[in-house]
Amino acid sequence: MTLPYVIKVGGALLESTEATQAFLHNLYQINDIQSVLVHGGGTQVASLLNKLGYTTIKKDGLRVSPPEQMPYVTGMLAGAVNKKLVAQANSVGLKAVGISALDGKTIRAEVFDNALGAVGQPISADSTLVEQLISSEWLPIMACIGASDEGELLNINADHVAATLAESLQCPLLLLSDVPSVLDAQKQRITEITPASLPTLVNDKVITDGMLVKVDAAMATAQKTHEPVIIAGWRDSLSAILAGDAGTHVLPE
Ligand SMILES: Nc1ncnc2c1ncn2[C@@H]1O[C@H](COP(=O)(O)OP(=O)(O)O)[C@@H](O)[C@H]1O
Ligand SMILES: CC(=O)N[C@@H](CCC(=O)OP(=O)(O)O)C(=O)O
Repeated sequence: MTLPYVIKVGGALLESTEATQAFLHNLYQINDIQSVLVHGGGTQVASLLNKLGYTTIKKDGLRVSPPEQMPYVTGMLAGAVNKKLVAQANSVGLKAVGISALDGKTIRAEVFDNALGAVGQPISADSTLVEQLISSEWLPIMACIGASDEGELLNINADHVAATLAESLQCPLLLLSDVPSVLDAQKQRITEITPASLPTLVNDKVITDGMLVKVDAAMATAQKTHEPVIIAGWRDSLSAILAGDAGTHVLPE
């Protein structure tokens, strides 16, 4: 099997049917790479929780997830968002199968920090199910709902799921967001981040919130896979991103 790409898209993409359709069509056109699509849905979760009268907050980029909210979080991420993405992928000609991080025991997770409630932290990944789907020419589309060994549902940040899966597959990772790249203090594209350049960007608070979660996950994965991890925008074409003409490369050394 050729190495797949793990591609992660954030919830902001899924707010627009047209943008999602364009991205999936682009993925269909790049038919010389196999991929696993991991998705978030933070925007959609926040909107549902707000409608239900909950106040929802993020701490260091992670959503505080009281256990009583998990049926709604799970329903949105592994239900509505995942199935809509599978339906749209199928409609552009892809052959998609919707799964979650917990299916096939793909991601093993534990509670991240009791103060965050049912937020999960991946411990390890077993990519057997994903590899079987890919070798049968299915496109796995994975929601970021995991579970603890005790069977408690956990809300895992989708960047963490994608990173852990790429480490298990030892394959390239693309984290696609609503911004075109990691931006510097002047809002210009940073083309490369290295272990040497990262601490200043963090200490100077140039990289914050969800981007900090993403860059930290990218750096850890780059070091474990010995491959650059690409952080880019879903508005750019995948071929431009893969050619290095867009996005930020997070380098292991
Ligand atoms: N240096 C930075 N460059 C780009 N985006 C940044 C930076 N620092 C913080 N951000 C914020 O991080 C966001 C991307 O993270 P996040 O919202 O979690 O994305 P996603 O939902 O795609 O995972 C951007 O929309 C931006 O508001
Ligand atoms: C623990 C945690 O923060 N979970 C995320 C899961 C969804 C996600 O990661 O969505 P994006 O990729 O769209 O940001 C959340 O509830 O927002």
